[in-house]
Amino acid sequence: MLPLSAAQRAELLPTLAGWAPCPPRDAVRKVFEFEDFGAAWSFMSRVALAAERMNHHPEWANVWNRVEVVLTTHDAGGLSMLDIELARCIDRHAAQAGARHH
Ligand SMILES: C[C@H](O)[C@H](O)[C@H]1CNC2=NC(N)=NC(=O)C2=N1
Repeated sequence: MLPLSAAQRAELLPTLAGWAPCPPRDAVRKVFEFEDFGAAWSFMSRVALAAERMNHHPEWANVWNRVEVVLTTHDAGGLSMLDIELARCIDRHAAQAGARHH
């Protein structure tokens, strides 16, 4: 998997609402808040299945109703197209689960 080019970054990163750079890593980060732990865990279960199908996995942490997600591609040494696709997929699941983001 190739890292994103400068042109791809300029075009694609601004389309990912709420996803912020995560220096010093070449990664993006977003924090989601749900109604309660059950809603957060349900979201994580759905994203886990999608991530497995993509063979591309989030780095994430859960505390009660809060899920912090970091996306990067180890194989590429930074952001790749897979991170863009996974971020879009995560945003769809978060919207369905009624998440708010920070
Ligand atoms: C061996 C395995 O296919 C690879 O390690 C895959 C799995 N999931 C992955 N997920 C992420 N986020 N980055 C990777 O580089 C990656 N690589």
